[in-house]
Amino acid sequence: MLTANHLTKTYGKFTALEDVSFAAKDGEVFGLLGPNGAGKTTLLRTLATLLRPTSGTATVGGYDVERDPEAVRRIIGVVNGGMGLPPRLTGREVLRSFAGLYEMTPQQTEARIAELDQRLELGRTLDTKAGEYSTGMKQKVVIARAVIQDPKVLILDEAASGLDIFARRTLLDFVKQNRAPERLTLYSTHVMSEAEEVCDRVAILHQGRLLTVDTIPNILAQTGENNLERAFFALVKGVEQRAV
Ligand SMILES: Nc1ncnc2c1ncn2[C@@H]1O[C@H](COP(=O)(O)OP(=O)(O)OP(=O)(O)O)[C@@H](O)[C@H]1O
Repeated sequence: MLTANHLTKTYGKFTALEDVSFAAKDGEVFGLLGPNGAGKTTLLRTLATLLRPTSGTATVGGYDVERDPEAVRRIIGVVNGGMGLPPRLTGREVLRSFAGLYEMTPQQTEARIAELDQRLELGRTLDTKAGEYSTGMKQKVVIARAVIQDPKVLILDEAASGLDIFARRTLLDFVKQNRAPERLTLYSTHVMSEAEEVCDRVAILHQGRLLTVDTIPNILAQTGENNLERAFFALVKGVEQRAV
């Protein structure tokens, strides 16, 4: 379970998130959609304890992100654009060192690496140094690292960006297979087809405000459109026209 309660984040005079409230449930793949600059990254970084809200509160797995950030960090896995890998380490070494942080035994670690090798098709990335990775190889290891301890809450910020169609397919299949009653995935994207494929419910953010939170069929019914991209345009245009 994850909640945002009247979350607001300002950068100086600029309001990046304004009074955002929603709840995502265990078992869901919950999508966060919005155009560039909508506030998706700000929201996900706040939930991941990487940014402090200006006002409002948020909880992840029942823990308050400000009062109990360590507990939140123990149960989340995060993929966001700014994550680097140590160039001299191989994928396997990166995964082992992360598993160590979660106090996984060597046996648990090797079994999990073998499982992720299969599910994310890591292949030769495991024994190649990160400094020699292509974008896709890097992103796969970043994702594997985020899920090494099988986190209860997985936060993916534009995780498919930069991936070719093969790697993207692997990622989307992984997200779907990772769905389980005790796990929650937060999936931010601006690619509507990805959201249509993997998300149970989506929140649409625009200029820091939440326009709607619902299942995709309900959003289509609400807007009278037949695909999410058109529904998204209708919602965003509606707000922009009302603002004029
Ligand atoms: N550190 C910062 N200082 C000032 N403004 C910021 C800062 N970080 C983000 N912003 C602004 O806040 C707004 C929301 O940014 P954010 O990165 O959360 O959006 P986003 O929905 O993730 O967009 P994108 O899809 O382009 O990554 C943008 O207008 C951005 O310029």
